[in-house]
Amino acid sequence: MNPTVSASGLSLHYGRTRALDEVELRLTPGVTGLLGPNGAGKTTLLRVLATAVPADRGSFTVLGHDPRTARGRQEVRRHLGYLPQTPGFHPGFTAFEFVDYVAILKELTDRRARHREVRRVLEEVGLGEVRGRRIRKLSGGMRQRVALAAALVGDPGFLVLDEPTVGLDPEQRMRFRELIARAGEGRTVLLSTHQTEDVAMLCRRVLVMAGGTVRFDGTPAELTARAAGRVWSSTERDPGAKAGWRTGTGTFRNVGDPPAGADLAEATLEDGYLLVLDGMGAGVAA
Ligand SMILES: Nc1ncnc2c1ncn2[C@@H]1O[C@H](COP(=O)(O)OP(=O)(O)OP(=O)(O)O)[C@@H](O)[C@H]1O
Repeated sequence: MNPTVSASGLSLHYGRTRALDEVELRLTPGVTGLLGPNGAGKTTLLRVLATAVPADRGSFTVLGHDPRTARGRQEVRRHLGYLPQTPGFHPGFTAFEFVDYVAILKELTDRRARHREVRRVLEEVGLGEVRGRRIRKLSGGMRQRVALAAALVGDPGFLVLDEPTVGLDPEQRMRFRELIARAGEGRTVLLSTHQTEDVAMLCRRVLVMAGGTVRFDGTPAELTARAAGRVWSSTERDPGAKAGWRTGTGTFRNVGDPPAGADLAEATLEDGYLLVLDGMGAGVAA
């Protein structure tokens, strides 16, 4: 299958900080999760792919379009939906007005067709009933769905979502996950998140970034498998563990190289993630 997004040698510096360092990437339809510690370069990568900031070096294409020319950039933007980390709402706008405004920016010029499209995406995210309500009167979960509707307007082939579930309560997060899963049917979605459950529940594929590069690229099951046989329970904190924490039941859960006879526990995706980070010398929080 031809990748929707293909990137090679993407690098970006902020002064002396190497935010992106020779990133190689192929993205195909479905939801790909992007995990990584604070400062790993996730937002920078998303901003580059969304053409919000140009890379210093390297190149990428979206559906065959190269954003290094003005024409190519315009084509990439036509096929792109972007939900940034802090969506810039005008709180006085209604949900409809905001999404309509984004649709105008996306060059949907025919007013009737555009309004039909705005109603469609607002229905899709479950906000059809409140489309006339001002954004400042909406809950955090609803606002985030307005931002998703704006990203979906025009039915883009590539959707970039930067930590969309942050700050949502568990019910809203679950609802948002369902929307992302639906958005990923037949469409390429890149989802940056700190929630390993988002990845375990939603993603066909997962990338782990640290220090500006991609350190792991595989399925969620493969990331979990990294921790198989490397998680154990103990009654005291195990000083030999790479990470360990007291669980709700009072026992300790340890990740690393278990001692002989350890009481092994089932690995999760989060354990695999911690071990990938540790393997590159980043250390993991204990
Ligand atoms: N506008 C900027 N000016 C200077 N440095 C920046 C800028 N944006 C990001 N950086 C730096 O680039 C590096 C990568 O940051 P980035 O925001 O991409 O990481 P992240 O993985 O998205 O982190 P988080 O999970 O905290 O959002 C960090 O060292 C950060 O401090």
